[in-house]
Amino acid sequence: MFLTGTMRVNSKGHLEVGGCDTLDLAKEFGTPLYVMDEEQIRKNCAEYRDTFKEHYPNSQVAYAGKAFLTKAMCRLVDDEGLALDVVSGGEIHTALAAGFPAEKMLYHGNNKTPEEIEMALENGVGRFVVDSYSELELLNALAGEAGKVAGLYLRIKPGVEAHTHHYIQTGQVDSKFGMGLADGEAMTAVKMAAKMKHVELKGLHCHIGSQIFDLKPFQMAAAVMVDFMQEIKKKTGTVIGELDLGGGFGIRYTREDSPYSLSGFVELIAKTVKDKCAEHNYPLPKLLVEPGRSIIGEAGITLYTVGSVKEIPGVRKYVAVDGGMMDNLRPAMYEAKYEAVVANRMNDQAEEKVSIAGKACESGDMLIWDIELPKLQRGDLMAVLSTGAYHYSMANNYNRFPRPPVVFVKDGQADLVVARESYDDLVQNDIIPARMQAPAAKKAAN
Ligand SMILES: Cc1ncc(COP(=O)(O)O)c(C=O)c1O
Ligand SMILES: N[C@@H](CCCC[NH3+])C(=O)O
Repeated sequence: MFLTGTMRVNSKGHLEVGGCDTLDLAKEFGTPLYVMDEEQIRKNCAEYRDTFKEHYPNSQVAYAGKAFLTKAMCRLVDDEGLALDVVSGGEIHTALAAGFPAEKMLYHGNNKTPEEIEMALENGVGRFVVDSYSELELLNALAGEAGKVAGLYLRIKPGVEAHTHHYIQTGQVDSKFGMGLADGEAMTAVKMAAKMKHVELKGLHCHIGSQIFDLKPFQMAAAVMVDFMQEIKKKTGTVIGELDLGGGFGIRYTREDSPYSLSGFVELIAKTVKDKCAEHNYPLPKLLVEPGRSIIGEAGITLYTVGSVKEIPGVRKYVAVDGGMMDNLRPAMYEAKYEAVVANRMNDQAEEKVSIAGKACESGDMLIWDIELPKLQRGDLMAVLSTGAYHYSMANNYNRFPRPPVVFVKDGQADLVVARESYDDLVQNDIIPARMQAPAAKKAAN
């Protein structure tokens, strides 16, 4: 087992996070429950921010909100001096509702709607990361109507293939994201932008994928981007002032994962850009990165209560918990692997191999295949580790299960930052047309 941040085994043999006994958390908030270690999140933000400042003073770390975004998280991110990568009207709305400054938002997405762009322009979102010619034209037109000049980044496909699940690779030529280099698409976009009145080309952006351990693709992408900046300068005279290298740094989900140190990664990126700029005698751009998973991923755990235990002799033992693919889509989408612990019996030895099943109506709803754990029984509290990123943010209501709450824990205090959905929440947007009213409901309405 590996425990990170403030996680530890307390004197009762229980898992503790942020000074809170997980059994108390489960009692107070119920399960399934997302628990986030605030100290660990803040430490990761500070490590990114401070290592960049040390090695590349003109830099900005933007937290990628898609990994986990709530109003409290927006406050934390602002507090820690990070900017924010947003990808939808909903994320912009969340950040604005938390008082996050719009000018520190970078707006991504491969198909922003006119309404979303208008909303972003109206609220003064700082940078629009444009993904295609058609979006460039749309942004210019809408900014013109709004009487504004939009701060523009162009999303470039650096042509680098990162070793990660193919669903989360994005830097390669055959990707729905960004504009190609080799085929001249990106250069054409630069020239188009130069002629437009309502956008100002502030920078370039790339993002090669997510959950990447190998540092080479990051280095290659950084080098390719600076080379492209030099090509732009040569062909058009334009000097690009900002370079955003996206996110993607991998984290530990199981003991087999061994990510490079965060500070080592930051240092390397900073050095690569500096060296490349020196080679071209290019003025150092402002440097940005957009980490999501590596800020929040290992800081989160999900608590579940064990329910049915089913042994198929000679085949497998299934242990079902009270959540599943509704709160963790990653095993079903990417065959993602996890570690789990028995939070109420942390000192017990592993005794048997079991598979942890969710409770959704899908055979594929398995959280963990074949894990060695102490003998589990109904009522045990299980904690799945490293569930801070892309869990709450990808949670869904399949089978009409309400989404779990989220608590932030720190120094023995637990604060609810997202309340548990209720059954009433599930039906609040449902409408029964008048012609379908059940007799009882009709009566009540009269
Ligand atoms: C454009 C962009 N930036 C940043 C991120 C964050 O990536 P990660 O959570 O892997 O750091 C993503 C997600 O992959 C992304 O698409
Ligand atoms: N949701 C994915 C990563 C996608 C990143 C967003 N571009 C995951 O859980 O790993």
